[in-house]
Amino acid sequence: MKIFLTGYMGSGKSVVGRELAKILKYKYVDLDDQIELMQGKKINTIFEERGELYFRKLERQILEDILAQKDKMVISLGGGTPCYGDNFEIINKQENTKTIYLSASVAVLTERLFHEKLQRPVISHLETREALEEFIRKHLFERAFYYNQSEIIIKVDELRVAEVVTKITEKLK
Ligand SMILES: Nc1ncnc2c1ncn2[C@@H]1O[C@H](COP(=O)(O)OP(=O)(O)O)[C@@H](O)[C@H]1O
Ligand SMILES: O=C(O)C1=C[C@@H](OP(=O)(O)O)[C@@H](O)[C@H](O)C1
Ligand SMILES: [Mg+2]
Repeated sequence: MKIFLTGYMGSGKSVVGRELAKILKYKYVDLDDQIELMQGKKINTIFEERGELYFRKLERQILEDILAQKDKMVISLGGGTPCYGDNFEIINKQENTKTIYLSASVAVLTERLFHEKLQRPVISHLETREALEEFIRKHLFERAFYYNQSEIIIKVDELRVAEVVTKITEKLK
């Protein structure tokens, strides 16, 4: 089985994915890490040098590579992955996949991302907490349409990472 984690930046896809893979003894892939590895460059640098569209093409390529593999895997997608082109459709078309939306509130996302926005080119220009919150509110509203197409939805605001992992393993039974 391939388990795909979806959700907005800061929802915990990367940290939860890594722990979930350990517990399930599945291979772990973070789509952003794969892109950085393949390009030998940070996501920030790719955005700066080549722009977002180029990044989205790389993201799509890596997604296709992952889908072609046979291993049992946990895959942490990027926050934008399910929202571009037919990325979500090609995931859902494959047999034996599960999509899981880590759903976090605007307040929680703002709090987490304010300290980590410099690693994320989509939000790094937003200087104040208020500007970041306003951006997330609108952006999440647009993107939630895609995230909500995931088969399992976990509300993560009140949960620690280990608790999110436990919830997922329970829902997978
Ligand atoms: N359930 C949680 N409780 C507390 N902090 C969390 C939780 N999930 C993620 N975080 C923290 O939020 C930040 C973003 O997590 P990350 O896994 O990088 O998110 P994503 O990959 O979805 O952008 C990290 O600092 C991470 O440690
Ligand atoms: O939401 C987005 O458009 C993005 C999310 C990032 O991943 P995380 O969701 O893991 O932060 C990364 O793919 C890139 O910076 C773009
Ligand atoms: Mg991530």
